Amino acid sequence: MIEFKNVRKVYEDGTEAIKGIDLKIPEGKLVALIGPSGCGKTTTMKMINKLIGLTSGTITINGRDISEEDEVELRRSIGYVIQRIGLLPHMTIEENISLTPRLKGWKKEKYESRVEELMNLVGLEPGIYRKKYPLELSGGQQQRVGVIRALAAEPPIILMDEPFSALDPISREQLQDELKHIQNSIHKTIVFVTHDIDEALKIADVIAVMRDGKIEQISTPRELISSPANEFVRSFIGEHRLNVSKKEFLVADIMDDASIFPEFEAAEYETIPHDATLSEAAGMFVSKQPDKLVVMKGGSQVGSVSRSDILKAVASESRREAQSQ
Ligand SMILES: Nc1ncnc2c1ncn2[C@@H]1O[C@H](COP(=O)(O)OP(=O)(O)OP(=O)(O)O)[C@@H](O)[C@H]1O
Repeated sequence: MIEFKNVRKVYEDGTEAIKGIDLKIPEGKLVALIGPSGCGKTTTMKMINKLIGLTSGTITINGRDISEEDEVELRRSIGYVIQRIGLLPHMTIEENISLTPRLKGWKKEKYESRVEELMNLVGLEPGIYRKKYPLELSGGQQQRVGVIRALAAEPPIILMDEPFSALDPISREQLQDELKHIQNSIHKTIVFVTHDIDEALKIADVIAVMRDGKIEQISTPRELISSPANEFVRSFIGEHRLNVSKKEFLVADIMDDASIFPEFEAAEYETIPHDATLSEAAGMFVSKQPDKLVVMKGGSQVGSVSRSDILKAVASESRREAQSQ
């Protein structure tokens, strides 16, 4: 567990970037730090691996104060992925991925098999890509290498700073899915900075919403949607809604008269009973985590909708209900 206690950061020019935050990041969870530009997400994250020092307060990892840890050792024990991942251009993909394991003195056999395992995990065929150089890969492929490079030495903690934001929407969605898949199988503690509420809702176990150097709310995606702590959080979620009228229509359909074809009973689809209430529907989406819902009406498919869109539509429906009461 990573724990912040009353942490403040004042930069040398006097900017008070972090204004006394308390934050507990449980082991094995993916926690998203989200908020508008300049609210302090990156500063918060970089204090964990001491890329940025704190002005006051403490950060502990499993009870040990990081101020007493050696910086180099600390950074080797924490994976780090950034936007436009800094792969070393003169090293092959294999050399890039195995960098930290080699620095840690792993035997060749061990790191080679680790590289192969990780490349397979994100769909990069080792036989084709291991000897290539970063510039011979697409942006999405390079970012995959960045993610698995951070995983290579099996760090218990991984920090990710907007790792997918430079990618096209398709690669981005794929990598979000892959990260979720990886996280479901290896349960690392991941701190993920994003300003994209859709991304946070899709991948995070816990979301911390930040504003102006403070944390406004820490909760599960479901709680965030159903019980925003204040107007700021509510509008932050709301501002990022897409195409809500269509989704509201689809949700209304689900509540009204929806059935799912039996052949869609594969894991990625989920059925919602006709008589489910809005909050039950939201609960099912969060607990079962289907990637997609197929909405049926009168025996034909009227659409399909992603988990985060459903959650947002449910939230806006709940708000409308609350306003009309
Ligand atoms: N090296 C620095 N010196 C002075 N001020 C800084 C420095 N780095 C960041 N800041 C300021 O600290 C505040 C928080 O910055 P930070 O980069 O943590 O925000 P962020 O939420 O990650 O923003 P973004 O989403 O735009 O990346 C901002 O007001 C920023 O201008």
